[in-house]
Amino acid sequence: MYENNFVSVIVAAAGMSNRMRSRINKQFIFIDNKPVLAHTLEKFEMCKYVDEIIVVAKEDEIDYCKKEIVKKYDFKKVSKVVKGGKERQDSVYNGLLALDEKCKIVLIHDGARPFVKVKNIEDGISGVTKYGACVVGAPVKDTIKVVDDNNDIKNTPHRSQIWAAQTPQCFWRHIIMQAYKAALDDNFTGTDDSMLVERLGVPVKMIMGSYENIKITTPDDLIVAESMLKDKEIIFKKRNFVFQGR
Ligand SMILES: Nc1ccn([C@@H]2O[C@H](COP(=O)(O)OP(=O)(O)OP(=O)(O)O)[C@@H](O)[C@H]2O)c(=O)n1
Ligand SMILES: C[C@](O)(CO)[C@H](O)COP(=O)(O)O
Repeated sequence: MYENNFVSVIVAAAGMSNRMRSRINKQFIFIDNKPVLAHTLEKFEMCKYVDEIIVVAKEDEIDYCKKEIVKKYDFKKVSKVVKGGKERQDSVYNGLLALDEKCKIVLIHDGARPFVKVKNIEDGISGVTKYGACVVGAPVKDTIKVVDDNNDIKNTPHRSQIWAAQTPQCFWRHIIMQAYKAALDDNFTGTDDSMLVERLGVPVKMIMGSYENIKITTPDDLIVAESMLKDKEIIFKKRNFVFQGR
């Protein structure tokens, strides 16, 4: 099904990690004896439909990334490590400019989401062939409030219509290129890739991801991350839940 569609993945890892308040890039923090970014790349390396992975890193971390992540963990599908930009969107754009000429399908993923499952990646690729553009996400569990600048609640959207967008966000190459170029022309900055496509009026499908696919953002996420890696199998078995593996 995907054989004729060369699949490229852009992994954005060039952020400042401000909310993590750590001295090092959060993607280089070790969880369960491996850097976060290595956990992330491993999932894409494992997916047989992925042809190339482009890592976007801060300029002064490119060499570290190549040596301590790509070479050390022997990621064969990583074709390039390119430099990032000021905003996530600038970093992803640099990744888009570095795509292999054979690329047809583009998946964009946060380096800080190490718990993506191979199934989410496969569903994303399949989603592109069905819908043209899709985003992995999950229905929110909390009730969401829209507030104004004074924190006065303005409205409460119906929860059944609210999903949290995760990554990968997946597109035909020509669609995402057009969206990024239009955003650049219009000086528009979005908080995810899908927003850039949505504003062109192109339909984007939300597909079910997993509640485990968290973005490591603040220090408490590390506690969740560590425990998910270490204890999940034990916790699930103890309660007779089905453990589907990492
Ligand atoms: N200029 C940027 C900003 C973000 N990212 C990447 O985009 C992903 C999602 O961003 P976020 O979690 O917000 O990371 P940071 O921007 O590093 O976090 P913070 O806002 O706390 O500094 C991360 O994997 C991050 O490395 C990037 O490649 N280039
Ligand atoms: C792309 C993203 O991970 C989807 O949830 C998110 O929007 C990134 O936002 P951030 O501001 O860079 O954390």
